[in-house]
Amino acid sequence: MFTSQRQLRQNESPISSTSHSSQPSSGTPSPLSGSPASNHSYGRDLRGLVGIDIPANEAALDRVNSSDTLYFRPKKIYQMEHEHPSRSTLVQLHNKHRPDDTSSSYKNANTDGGRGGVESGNSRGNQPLYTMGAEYVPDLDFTKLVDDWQKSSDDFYEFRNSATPQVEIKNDSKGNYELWNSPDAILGRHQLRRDSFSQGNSDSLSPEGSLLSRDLHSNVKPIPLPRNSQPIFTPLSNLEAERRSSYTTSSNNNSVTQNNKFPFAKLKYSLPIQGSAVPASFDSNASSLNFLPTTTLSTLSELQLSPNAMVDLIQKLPRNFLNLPYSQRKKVMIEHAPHQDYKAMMSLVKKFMLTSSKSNFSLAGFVSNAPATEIATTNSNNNINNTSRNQSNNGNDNNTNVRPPQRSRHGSIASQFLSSFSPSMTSIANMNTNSLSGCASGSGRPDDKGMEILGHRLGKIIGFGAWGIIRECFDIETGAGRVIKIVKFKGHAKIKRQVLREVAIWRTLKHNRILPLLDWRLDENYAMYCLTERINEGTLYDLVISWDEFKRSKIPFAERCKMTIFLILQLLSALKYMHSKKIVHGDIKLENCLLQKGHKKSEWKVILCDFGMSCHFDDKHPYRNDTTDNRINSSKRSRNESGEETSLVKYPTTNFLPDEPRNDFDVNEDLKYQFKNRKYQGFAPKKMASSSSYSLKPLNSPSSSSSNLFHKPASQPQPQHRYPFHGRHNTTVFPNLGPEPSKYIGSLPYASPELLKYSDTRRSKSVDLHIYDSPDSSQSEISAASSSSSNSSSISSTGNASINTTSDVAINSPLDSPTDAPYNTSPLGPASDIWALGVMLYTILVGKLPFNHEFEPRLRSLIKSGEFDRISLAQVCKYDKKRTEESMFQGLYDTIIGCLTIDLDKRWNLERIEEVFQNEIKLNESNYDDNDL
Ligand SMILES: Nc1ncnc2c1ncn2[C@@H]1O[C@H](COP(=O)(O)OP(=O)(O)OP(=O)(O)O)[C@@H](O)[C@H]1O
Repeated sequence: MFTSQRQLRQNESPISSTSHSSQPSSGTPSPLSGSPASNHSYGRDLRGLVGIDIPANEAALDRVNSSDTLYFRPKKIYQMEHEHPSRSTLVQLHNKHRPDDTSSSYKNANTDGGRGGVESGNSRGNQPLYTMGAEYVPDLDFTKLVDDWQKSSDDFYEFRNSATPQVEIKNDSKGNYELWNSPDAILGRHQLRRDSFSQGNSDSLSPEGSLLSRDLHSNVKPIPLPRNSQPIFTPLSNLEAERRSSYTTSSNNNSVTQNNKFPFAKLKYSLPIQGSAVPASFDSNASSLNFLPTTTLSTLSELQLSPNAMVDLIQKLPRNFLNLPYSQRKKVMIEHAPHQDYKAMMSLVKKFMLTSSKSNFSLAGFVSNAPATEIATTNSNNNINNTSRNQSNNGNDNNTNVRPPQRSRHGSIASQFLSSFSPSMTSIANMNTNSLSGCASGSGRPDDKGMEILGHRLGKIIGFGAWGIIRECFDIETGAGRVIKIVKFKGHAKIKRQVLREVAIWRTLKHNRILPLLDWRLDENYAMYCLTERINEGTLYDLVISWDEFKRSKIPFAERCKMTIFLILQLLSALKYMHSKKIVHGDIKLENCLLQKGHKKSEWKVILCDFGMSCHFDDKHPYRNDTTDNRINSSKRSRNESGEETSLVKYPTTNFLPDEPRNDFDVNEDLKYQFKNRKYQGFAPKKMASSSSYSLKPLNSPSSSSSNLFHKPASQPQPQHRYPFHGRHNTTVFPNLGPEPSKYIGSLPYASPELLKYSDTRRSKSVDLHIYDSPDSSQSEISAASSSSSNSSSISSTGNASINTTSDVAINSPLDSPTDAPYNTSPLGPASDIWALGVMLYTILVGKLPFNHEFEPRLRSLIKSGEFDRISLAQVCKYDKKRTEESMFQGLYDTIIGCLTIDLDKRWNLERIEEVFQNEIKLNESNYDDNDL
């Protein structure tokens, strides 16, 4: 249903986009700009468009009469098309307007020359529609229709906001939050007027009687565009989808997270949900990217509203608030919160009220403290009770009236609101003002705000990942701000195993461009807590969004290229280090590269995080994907064969000693030097090395270059580190984690062809054997990705345009790429990281993913074919043969092509990339003044 509506939005967006000039361009054609389909498409069976097979034997008329909500073809139009003798001539038979058609709105429409791009009418609107040169619907006055629509847009805007919100989209122009309505809400509230077509008592199809009435069209909003016309966020792979849903179900005692996260996970193509972080500052770059508050907490954060203030507000609201018409609710809200964004506030209040009914709080708390059973049985005619039932129905919750008795003690909606956050919201709220003064009550969950873990007091949630939540925290002794990643696995062995794997690897990584694992604690039956440093300025994803797509690039191409090289060189250093330790990251993507900004760009630092997909490989078995490593499993051994510390007791390394300047490897100085001081040298690429030959020496090994990345802001107390940091969790036992052979794909758009091919092989084997891989089976991957893929296309109507589809890749032949040789062992290795790096580089430069398609099997095929839009990339890199070579970033361009090479033997390796980048710096040195970096 959702997919269908999205498709409809696409089809109908012409009208919307022309009428809302303030809306960002959706890339859809204007309604009348030579698009016969702008009328005709309304009469099409949309099932075909949305990928639903239409049975060949289904009679057209049957489909017309079908109650399938996907099908909007009006019977009358259908009859006209088929019965009208001259339909095919496209000649308008009559263009009469009844007197009552000449409404005021009609006049308005024509006095401004057919605003919104409608050019079909003279001053009376009598200009024949055939001037459009298009197929038309007889008697349809399109001008009037559009004008009516425009006139009603205010109503619509109100209506949209009054219906049940499904997705919240930040309005780019206003910076406010708008609400997408659920299709059901739209259809329910504004009934499609099919009846008017069957009445047969009108010769003309007036706009009100037409299927093209404003009720249908005005209820669709132009395709939402956050900033880019193409989403660059990462859709979920099967594993991520599984992790998300598993996490959701396992964290059922975190109502805030649970109730909000799962629905969004389902809409993953439409929302940038991966690792979305609540920005530290509201005016930061990052904040503009978080246009979707995925939780009530984040909405509160966006509104800069404390939970207590929200409670106050709820207490002031009339008890029948939800039952009031939208305009009254708006009025009440503005009255009580004049300085707040009333839409966001209303959404928040409504969200809570609906959620509370789902979570057995019940709105009955408005009127009575009596037990719910009592209310349900004795007060059936009570309005409020009806409200409760309605809310219950809205939430598909049949158990609303079976509240646990203890909940009845929460007599007010306000107290319910508090309860929905944590048992001790007051102290938590106070904690926001004084991070060290907060103190949770003893009844809280161990991961609640205000609780103490690993010597730190938990603060607010600042980010979400597929696995868990990221909370800020404060060192109880020093006040130093840090972050704890909490992965709850309660009852889910798979998730527990996965997070153990993550920690087993993460703890061994000590590099100044890798997020350090300072400490961790395993709560055997509940969660893993990972203490790490806080990086404040979002991720590379945020940065790329702020730069925008290359066609509207907010920074000059040259600077974009230069910054890309500067930032990615840092990532290269981290990756080289990991690969030298025979560890593949497995989930390289923009969202996993944290950004620490300095005063100058030359101080920016990229920190690699998220090792949930990381695994070991070695040269003998380069594609071995497991962490079955006895060295890890034995916490008693302090060193492995290569002398590296693996013991928990020995951890942490001194690599992150913040107070020893001599240990600080300053990558900025390093790069500055490279940019400024090196003389031009002709670049002669070294012989291409095979990607499998990884005998790398760590660039910044801990012994040679410790780091001071995490200087605290002056306002924060400087931490006084204790070493070992805590040292109390050396008893953690990492079991034999074993390989997880079907779970190699971190993020699909970043997945390399060899990984996809391997997954195809496994899929076909599974099918052959009639064995599916369980929840992460490719089937679920497909359905999960496909179900939301239409959202991707809705966001990006130009998605396909970015793909050089010279070869139309067959979507039904998974092994149709040049890499068709079957894989029997996982190909996950350094080369896959490098492919992902290529995807990342491309996305940073162009502002769009190189491989992107709404239909997941096709996306897979595109990746496997290696086809992507090189022209856009060339434009950014100034790869223009007419220009002088010195002014281009041809090396950067070549690097991306080299990374995105299907042939593993030809794909570039990290050393070569680094070499070329260094050379690019030299080549382009003369183009910049000293302030560029
Ligand atoms: N140390 C940190 N400082 C600030 N923000 C952080 C930090 N670590 C993580 N975040 C934020 O939280 C998000 C999720 O973190 P992380 O990627 O570690 O979780 P995850 O569950 O493994 O996510 P996923 O697997 O979806 O990428 C990050 O994208 C980032 O926005």
